[in-house]
Amino acid sequence: MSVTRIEVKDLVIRYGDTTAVNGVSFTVGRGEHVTLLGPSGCGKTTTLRAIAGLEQPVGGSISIDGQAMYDASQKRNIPTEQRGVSMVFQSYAVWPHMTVFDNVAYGLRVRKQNAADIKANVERALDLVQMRHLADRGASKLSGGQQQRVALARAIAFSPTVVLFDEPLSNLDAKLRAEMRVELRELQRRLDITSVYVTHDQEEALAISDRVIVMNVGVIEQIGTPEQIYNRPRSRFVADFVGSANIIKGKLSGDGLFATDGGVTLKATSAHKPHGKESEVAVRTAYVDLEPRPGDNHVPGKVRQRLFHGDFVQYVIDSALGALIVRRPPVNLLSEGADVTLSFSPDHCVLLEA
Ligand SMILES: Nc1ncnc2c1ncn2[C@@H]1O[C@H](COP(=O)(O)OP(=O)(O)OP(=O)(O)O)[C@@H](O)[C@H]1O
Repeated sequence: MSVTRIEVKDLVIRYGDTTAVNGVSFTVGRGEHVTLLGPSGCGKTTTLRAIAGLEQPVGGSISIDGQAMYDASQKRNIPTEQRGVSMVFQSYAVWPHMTVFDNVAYGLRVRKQNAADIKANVERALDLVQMRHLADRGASKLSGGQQQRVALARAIAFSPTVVLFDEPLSNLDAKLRAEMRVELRELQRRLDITSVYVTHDQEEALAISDRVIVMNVGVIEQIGTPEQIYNRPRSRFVADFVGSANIIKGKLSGDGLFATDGGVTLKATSAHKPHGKESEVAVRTAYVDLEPRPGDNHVPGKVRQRLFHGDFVQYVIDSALGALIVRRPPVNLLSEGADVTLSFSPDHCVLLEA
């Protein structure tokens, strides 16, 4: 287990009558990349800003490397500039009238580093984001992706222990976002930084994180690796918000057995210890086959609709489980009206917490 770098405990933040963050606790290990994921207004940005010291919580504590940065019980609140954290925002906030070099050097000059150190640190940071060849260019003459790289270089130039990212890719077009995700992931591996990243984009969260924290209305719904969150959603909220899933209603009818309202008994699994009140299972649209596989749950069905998306084909299948959405690779296309067998592993039929 890695050494804990950030520990957030029972954090509570209010704006007037609104409780934006309501008892949030998690840890981030040294060198780990954790993403706070959730819909607009769930409290993820507020949590991130509190780690940076930009929000004033009313309860709980935040520590970095074992040092209390905020502690409600001790009335302790260390100012942002003494926390060793750096932030990358959604709006790249590069200064257009300055060169790339000066943008990256800015924070180092504020920290009163000498000229030789500034030069070395700026060049190292620009090398990391592959922008050194553009050091003398005015920042206004850069593309969106390049500006975002400068913002990133600026954030890492003073070797912070923690980098906080607030939706840093959301102003980029879809293709560039996908490229920047790959770059960010690589950069995380190359640098010994710990990062906390905020996004409402579930694909992005899954792609770039060691662990994902799914938030909803000020509380944490689930913490896990991207695979755990995708394969074993605990709640309907997580199953719906991350990836795409069919939700099937019914009730537990025995150990690992789920009797659906449509009269089919399915073998199921769970991320939690079932307590008997579970009334829904989630089945990912990507995990359903349309021909029988040994050991699977099997239910006869008929293709109602086929939508060709290019990278995948989406079918709507009428069955005793209701109308199920199924996504298959775009080969061996089935016609509307075809008889099929819905087939999914008990491992991919996940009981949701009541
Ligand atoms: N400065 C503020 N004054 C009053 N209420 C605020 C303020 N900032 C945030 N809130 C409220 O706190 C809650 C959480 O906001 P927060 O910005 O943390 O959510 P978020 O999950 O990051 O959403 P988004 O993705 O839209 O930024 C919301 O209900 C929001 O309206």
